[in-house]
Amino acid sequence: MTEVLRVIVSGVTGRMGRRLVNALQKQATIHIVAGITSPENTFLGKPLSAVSHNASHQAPILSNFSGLQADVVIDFSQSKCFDQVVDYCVMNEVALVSGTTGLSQSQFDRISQAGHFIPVLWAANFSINIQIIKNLLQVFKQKNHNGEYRITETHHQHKQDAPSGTAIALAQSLSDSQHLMVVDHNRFTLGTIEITSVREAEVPGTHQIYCDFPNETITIEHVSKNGDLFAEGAVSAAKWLVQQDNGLYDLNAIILA
Ligand SMILES: NC(=O)C1=CN([C@@H]2O[C@H](COP(=O)(O)OP(=O)(O)OC[C@H]3O[C@@H](n4cnc5c(N)ncnc54)[C@H](OP(=O)(O)O)[C@@H]3O)[C@@H](O)[C@H]2O)C=CC1
Ligand SMILES: O=C(O)C1=N[C@H](C(=O)O)C[C@H](O)C1
Repeated sequence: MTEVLRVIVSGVTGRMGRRLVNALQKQATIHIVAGITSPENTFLGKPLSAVSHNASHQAPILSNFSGLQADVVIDFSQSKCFDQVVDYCVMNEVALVSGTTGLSQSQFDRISQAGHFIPVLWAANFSINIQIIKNLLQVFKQKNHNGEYRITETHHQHKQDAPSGTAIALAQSLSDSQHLMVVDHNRFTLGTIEITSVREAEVPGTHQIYCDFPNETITIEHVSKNGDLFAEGAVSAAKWLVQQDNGLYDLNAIILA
C-alpha cells in the first residue's frame, strides 16, 4: 500500500499558498494536515476550502504549528515568520521545502544548520529550468573571462522583496561575490552584475539575463506563465525530499537524481 504524505502548507492564504493547496489536492497520496497563516489573517479558524476551489478541504487554517504532526512543511510565506517555520521542522523532525525569498544571511545560515537535523530544500525558484539556466551561467563564467552581465526581473506589483530571489541566485551563478549592494530602490549590484527590478501589474515572474562577450551577445529570457509552475515544482520537491537523508538540498539534487 502507498503511504500517505502528511503536508503542512505555510503561508496558505497567500498567492502561492492557495496554488499549492490546489496542486496538492491533485495528488492522491498527499494529505494536507493544516495551513498556517498570520495571526491577523481573516481566514484564521476557517477550513482550507475557504482559500481553495475544492470544498473537500476540511483541514484547518491556523496561526501556529503547535501540536501538528506531519512529514513535510511546504513554505511560501514571508521572511518575518521564516524562523518559526524552521524551528518547528527541526524540533519535530519534519522535512522542509521552502521557496520564501527576501531572507537575511542569518536566515540562510539557519537553513544550513537545519540540514544537520532534517532534510531541507530551499529554492528561490521552483522551476527546474531556472536551475538549468543557473548551471549554464556557471559555465559561461568559467569559460569566458571577459563577459559582462546584466539581469532584469519583472514581477507583479504585490511582491514585497526586491530584487527577486531568482535574480540574486542567477547573479550568484555569475559572480565570485555573494554580497548584494543597493544602488537605489530598483537597482542593485552583486559584484559586477547589475540587477534591475520592475514591478508591473500581475506579471508572474520574468527574468532576462544579458550576456555580453567581445564578439557576441547572448540574451536568456525565462517567462513564468503562472504560479502553478512553482507550486507543482514544490510538490515534486516535497515528494522527493521526504525520501532523503538529513541535509541541505537544491534543485540540482533532483535534476541529478
Ligand atoms: N521559490 C519560488 O519558486 C517562489 C517563491 N515565492 C516567494 O514565496 C513567498 C510568498 O509569495 P506570495 O504567496 O506571492 O506572497 P503573499 O504575500 O501572497 O503570501 C504570503 C502569505 O504568508 C502569510 N503569513 C504572514 N505571516 C505568516 C506567519 N506567521 N505564518 C504563516 N504565514 C504567514 C501572509 O498572511 P497575511 O496576508 O495575513 O500577512 C500571506 O498569506 C514570497 O517570499 C515570494 O517571493 C513566490 C513564488 C515562487
Ligand atoms: O514573488 C513571486 O511571485 C516570485 N518570487 C520568486 C523570486 O523572488 O524569485 C520566484 C518567482 O519569480 C515568483
